[in-house]
Amino acid sequence: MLGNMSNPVKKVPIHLQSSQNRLLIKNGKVVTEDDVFDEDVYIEDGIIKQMGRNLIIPGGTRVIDARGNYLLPGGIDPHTHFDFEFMGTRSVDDFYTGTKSAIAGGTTMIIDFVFPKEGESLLDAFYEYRRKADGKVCCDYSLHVCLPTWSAHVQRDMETLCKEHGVNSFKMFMAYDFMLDDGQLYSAFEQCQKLGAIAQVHAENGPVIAKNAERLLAQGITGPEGHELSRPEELEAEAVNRACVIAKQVDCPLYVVHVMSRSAAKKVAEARDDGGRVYGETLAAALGTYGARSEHECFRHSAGHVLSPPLRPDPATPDCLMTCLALDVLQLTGSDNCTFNKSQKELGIENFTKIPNGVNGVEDRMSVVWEKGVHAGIISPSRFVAVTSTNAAKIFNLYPKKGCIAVGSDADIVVWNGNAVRTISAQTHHQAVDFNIFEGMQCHGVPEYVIVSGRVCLEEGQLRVAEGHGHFVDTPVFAPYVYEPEKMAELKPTRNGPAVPAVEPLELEDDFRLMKVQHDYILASTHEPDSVHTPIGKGARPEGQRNIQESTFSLSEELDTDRKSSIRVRNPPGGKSSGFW
Ligand SMILES: NC(=O)NCCC(=O)O
Ligand SMILES: [Zn+2]
Repeated sequence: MLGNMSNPVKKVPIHLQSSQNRLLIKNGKVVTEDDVFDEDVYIEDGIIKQMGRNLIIPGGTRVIDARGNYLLPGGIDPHTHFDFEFMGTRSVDDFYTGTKSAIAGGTTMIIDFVFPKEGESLLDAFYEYRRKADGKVCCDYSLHVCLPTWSAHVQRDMETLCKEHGVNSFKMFMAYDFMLDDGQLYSAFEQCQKLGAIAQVHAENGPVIAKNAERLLAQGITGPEGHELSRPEELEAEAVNRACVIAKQVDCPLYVVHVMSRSAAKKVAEARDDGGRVYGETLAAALGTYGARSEHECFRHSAGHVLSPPLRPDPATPDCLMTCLALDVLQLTGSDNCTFNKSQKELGIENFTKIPNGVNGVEDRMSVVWEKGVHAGIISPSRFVAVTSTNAAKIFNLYPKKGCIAVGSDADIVVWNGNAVRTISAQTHHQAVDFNIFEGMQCHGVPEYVIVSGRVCLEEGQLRVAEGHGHFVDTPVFAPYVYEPEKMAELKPTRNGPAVPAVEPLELEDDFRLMKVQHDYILASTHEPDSVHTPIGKGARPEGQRNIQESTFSLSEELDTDRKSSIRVRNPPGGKSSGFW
C-alpha cells in the first residue's frame, strides 16, 4: 500500500522559478465552449493569471505571437490504455510515449483505465497504475477504474477509491470474458450512484458475440472480417439500450464509452430524450475511418483496424457520429488508444477472435476531429472545444481547472492553426506503434504551440516534453455537471469585455429547425439514410455547421458501391477470409 498518493508535491527547482515560468500569448483568438474572443493570456507558474488587452506583466516574460491562430484549451482524452496487459499481450505505448504523443497532437491531459489482473484487488491495481504512470507521464492524468468482477470486496474498494484516491468513474464490460451480468451491472451502478461516481460501460452483447464467433469460425471465416461480422451494430445498440435501462432503475449517471454506430447513438439519443443522465463518447477512429483503410477503398477489415466495438461498414457512420456530436446526442471524443504492433496483431492470424483489440488515436484525435468536424463544416470551433476538452472536464469534475481558458485555470493551451495541413503517417508520428490507422489522411488543424502546465512543449514542430512532469489529478465525486447541473452557472469562469462575434448572427428559427430535423433523423432512421427529407432552405447556419442537404447521409453512387462490396465480404467464397492486412 502506497498511502495517500493523490497529488504528490513536486518541487520546482529554484532556477526554474524565474521568468522561464512566465509566458504571454498575444493576439490569439480564445475559443471556449460557447464563445470566441480576442484576448491575450498571461501565464505564471503553470496557471493562467491574467487575460485581456494591454496586460501589465513582469519584464523578461517570454512572448508568443499567436496572430491568426486559435487558442484552445488543451485536449483532454478521456479514454486511453497505456501499458495495458490485454488479450495475451501488452499495449506498446506506455505512459511516456503515450502522453508524449498526446502532447504532439494538442492533448494535454489523458484519463487512463486501471484494469485489475485476475485475482488482484481494485486498490492494488490502482497503486500499480500509479506506479507505472507517475514517473513517466509528460502531462497530467487521472484514472478510471474497471470492474472485471463484482463482489463485496469490489464494492468496498470502490468506496475507498472514491473517498481516498480521487477516483470518480468505474467501467463495466458487457462483453469479453470479464463482463458483468445484468444483475451485477445493477449492483455496480447502484454503488456508483451512492458514491457520487459515474458508471461507464463497454456496451456490446458479449454472449451473442461469442455464439456468432463460434459459428463464423466453424464456417471457415477466420480472418479479420469475422470481427465485425460477429459484432454487428445491433449488438452494440441492444447493449447500450440495456445499460441505459438498468442505470435508470437506480438513477445512476451513465457514460457510454466508444459509441461506434448510428444504431448505438440512436439509443443514447432516446435515453437522453427520456431525461436520462446518459453521456456518449465516440472515437477518433470512428470519425476518421469506417471499417475501410480509407474512404476511397472498398469496405475491408484489416487486423490493424480491429477494435471493439468494431468500425462499421456503413460509410455514413463517421458523418452520422459527428452530427451526433454537433447535436449534443454525443458529448465527447476519446481515442481509446490501445496500440499493438503488427507482430502482436498477428497473434490472431488464424483466428480473428485472438487479434488484440485496439487502435491508435491519442496523437491524431484533435486533428481528425477538426478535419472531419470543423473543416467539414459540421461543428464550430466552440463545439470542437466542448467535445475534445470541456465536456470531459465537466463530466469528470475537473472543470474549470481543466477544459477552459480562464483566469485561475491550469495553463494547458494549444495555439492551433486551423488552416495548416498535415498528413498523418506512422513514419512521422511519435507513438511507439509501428502503423497508424489514419495513414495518409490529410488533416487541416495543426498545433503550432502546445503549452502544458505553463511549459512550452511543442513549438515549430519541435517536441520537448519532460518525462514524469505530469501529475495525477483527483477527480472528486459528485461532479456538479452530472449531479447538480444547476450549480454549473456558479462554476463558469467570468470574463471582462464583450465577445468578438465569431459567427454571423443566427436566424434562430432556421437553426432550430436544422437541429430538429437532424435530431429526428437520427432517432427515426437507422438503415435508410437517403430517405431523409428536409424542408430547410438556404438560411443562416451556425459557423461550421454544414447544411444537412450537403451531408453524406444521402448516400452517393460511390458509397453504395462500397456497401455492395461489403456484402461480398460478408459471404466470402468458400468461407475463406479476405486477407489479414
Ligand atoms: N476498444 C478496444 O478494442 N480495445 C481497448 C479495450 C477496450 O476498451 O475494450
Ligand atoms: Zn477502451
